[in-house]
Amino acid sequence: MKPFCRDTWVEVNLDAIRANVETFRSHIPASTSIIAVVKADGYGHGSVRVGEEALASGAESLAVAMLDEAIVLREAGIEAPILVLGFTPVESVELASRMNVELTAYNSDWIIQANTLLQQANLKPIGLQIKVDTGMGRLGVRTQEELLQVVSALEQSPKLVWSGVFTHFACADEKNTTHVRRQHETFQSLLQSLRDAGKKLPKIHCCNTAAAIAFPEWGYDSIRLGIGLYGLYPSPYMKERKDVSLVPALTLKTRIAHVKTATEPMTISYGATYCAQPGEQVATLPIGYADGFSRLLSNRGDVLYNGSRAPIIGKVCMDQFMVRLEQGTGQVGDEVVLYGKQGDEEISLDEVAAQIGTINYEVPCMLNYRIPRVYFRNQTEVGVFHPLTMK
Ligand SMILES: Cc1ncc(COP(=O)(O)O)cc1O
Repeated sequence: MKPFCRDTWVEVNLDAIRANVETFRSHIPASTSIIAVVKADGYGHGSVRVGEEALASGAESLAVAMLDEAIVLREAGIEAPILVLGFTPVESVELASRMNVELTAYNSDWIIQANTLLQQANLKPIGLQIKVDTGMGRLGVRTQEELLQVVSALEQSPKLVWSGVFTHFACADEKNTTHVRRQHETFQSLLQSLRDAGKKLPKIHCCNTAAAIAFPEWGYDSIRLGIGLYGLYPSPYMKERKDVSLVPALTLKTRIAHVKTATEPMTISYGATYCAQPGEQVATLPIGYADGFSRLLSNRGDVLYNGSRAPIIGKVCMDQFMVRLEQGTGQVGDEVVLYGKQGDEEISLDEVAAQIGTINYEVPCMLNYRIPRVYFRNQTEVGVFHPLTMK
C-alpha cells in the first residue's frame, strides 16, 4: 500500500548519491574528508535518506543551513557530526548543545553570549566553527583583527570548542579564476596570521563542489560537497571540464489524469494562451506551480511520454498542467517524466533551469512538501518519505 494517494512523485536514486561521493572521494586528496551538504532538505532530494547514503558511502559528516535542518537529521537518528553553515540566533545554542550540533560564528558578542547561556544552563560545550568572509560578502569575519578578536573570545569561552575555520567561494564555478584565487590567497593569509599569533588551527575547509573539482589541492581537512552530491554540475563550464563524471539522482514523474482529443479548436488553461487544433490529443497532468513546478514553463517546457518529448501547452496551473501528445497515444494512468530520463530522451535539471531563467540548484529545491520522495537502490524501491503526510 503506497503511503500517499497522488500520482506525482520524485524518485531518488541512492546509487547515484553513492557514485557521486565515490567520484569525489577519488578526486580529492586522501587526507581530505567529505562534508555532505544536505541543506534545503537535501537540495530537494530528502536530507535524511541522502545524508544516510552519503555517510554510508564515505562522507564523514553533514552540513545544513540552519539548526532546524540539523534537528530533523538528529530526530531521524543520524549521529554523525553536523555543522550548521548559516546564522543561528544565540538563544538557540542551548538546543544546539542538547542536539550535539556544531554552529558557525563570526561575531565576538555572539560568542560571549553563547558561552554565558551554556554556562547558565549548565549544558555541555558545543563545537564552533569560525566563518571567514574572503569575498562572498555574506557571513564571516573580514579582517585579521576581527579574526583574532573572535578567536580570543572563543578561547575565553569554556563552553565553546573551536572546531573549524572555513570560507566560501563566490566564483569557483567560473572559467576566470581571478576572484576564486584572490579569495583563496586571502584565506591563506588569514590562516597564516593565526599561526603567527601562535594559534593551533582546528579543521580547515574552503571548497564547495566547484572548487573541489577545479582545485582539489585546496581540500585542506574537508570539502563541502553540495550540488555534486546530487549529480549536478555547479555550472556549464564545470561540466565542460570533464574532470569528474556525475550521475543525476533525481527523477520527477507523474501519471496522466485526463486525456481528450480536440474535435474543433479548443483553448487550453487560464488566459486561453494555447489553442488545440482538431485531432490534437491533450493530456492533463496532476502537478502544478504549488508543487514547485514553475509556471514559467507554461507554453515553454517539455515532458517525456513514451520515450519522446511532448510540449507543455497553455499556462501551468496551481495543481495541474496540460501537454500535447502524439495523436491517440495517451491513456489515463500512463507514466510521464517531467525531470530526468525516459528511454533515450532526457529532460535535465540544467535544461529546465535554463528555460525558467535560473540555475540547476533552484529547480530541485523548488519541489516541495506536496511531492512524495521514493528512494531506490539497485533499481529496487527501498523507502518512501512524504513530507505532507509523514513525520
Ligand atoms: C557555506 C556553504 N558551503 C558549501 C555549500 C555547497 O555548495 P555547492 O552546492 O556548490 O557544492 C554551500 C554553502 O552555502
